[in-house]
Amino acid sequence: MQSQVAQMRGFPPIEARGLIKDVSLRKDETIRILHGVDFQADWGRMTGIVGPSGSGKSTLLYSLAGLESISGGQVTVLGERIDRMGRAKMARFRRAHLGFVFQSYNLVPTLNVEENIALPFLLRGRRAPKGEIAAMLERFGMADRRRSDIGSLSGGEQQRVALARVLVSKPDVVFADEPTGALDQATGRVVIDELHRVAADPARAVVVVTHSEEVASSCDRVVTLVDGRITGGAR
Ligand SMILES: Nc1ncnc2c1ncn2[C@@H]1O[C@H](COP(=O)(O)OP(=O)(O)OP(=O)(O)O)[C@@H](O)[C@H]1O
Repeated sequence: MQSQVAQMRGFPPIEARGLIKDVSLRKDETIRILHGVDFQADWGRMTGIVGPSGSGKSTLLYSLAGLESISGGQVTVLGERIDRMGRAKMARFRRAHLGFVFQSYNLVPTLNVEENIALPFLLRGRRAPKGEIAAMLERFGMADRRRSDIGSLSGGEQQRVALARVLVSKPDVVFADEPTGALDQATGRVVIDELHRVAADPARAVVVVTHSEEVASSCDRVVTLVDGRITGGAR
């Protein structure tokens, strides 16, 4: 396992140095969203990224996950410089090692709940772990929805299906952007508990962007981003 190899070598799961992200608004107008951010996640821990709206939290998360190109600095994930990776290698690396829980659920509307969760396995020609999928749906309070069409689910239910799909694949690193945003408090707690189960594994790591005080206070460490700069953290 790449994560175990990286851990043995003493690499953190994620490390960003001097991360800069610029975006072009018009022809000759560029704005800087991330101003040389240094960030590190740790093995077996859940790291929170908090800060005001528009401070660059999602941009940082996407950059750490290799979903956004960066304008300067470096990002190392599981010991690999992802900012230097070509597109195809990055896509393979993501599929093999990284999981994303984002607001856009990316569920397939023509498949039911169970089929959506099984899809990543089927795409890799592997058998889906039916027992694990059933157990996770049970914990998420969705056992009775397993054959439901995606379109018949509420936003919060779809979010749980998307999370279940990520978690059953057991990625080494899980990135979550507002994972409780569409959920009531009780369901949000279940989701956060699941992310903590991932982070409890010393060979895995979780990074979560959140506006929720409750989620932030449950993290092992929290960094604060203001205007594209880390202003606090190291808890
Ligand atoms: N592609 C882009 N083009 C122009 N501006 C962008 C782009 N991506 C992000 N921004 C701007 O960069 C800033 C940071 O955005 P980002 O979504 O990372 O913030 P955030 O802290 O996650 O905000 P929120 O908490 O509201 O989700 C915002 O002002 C946003 O409008």
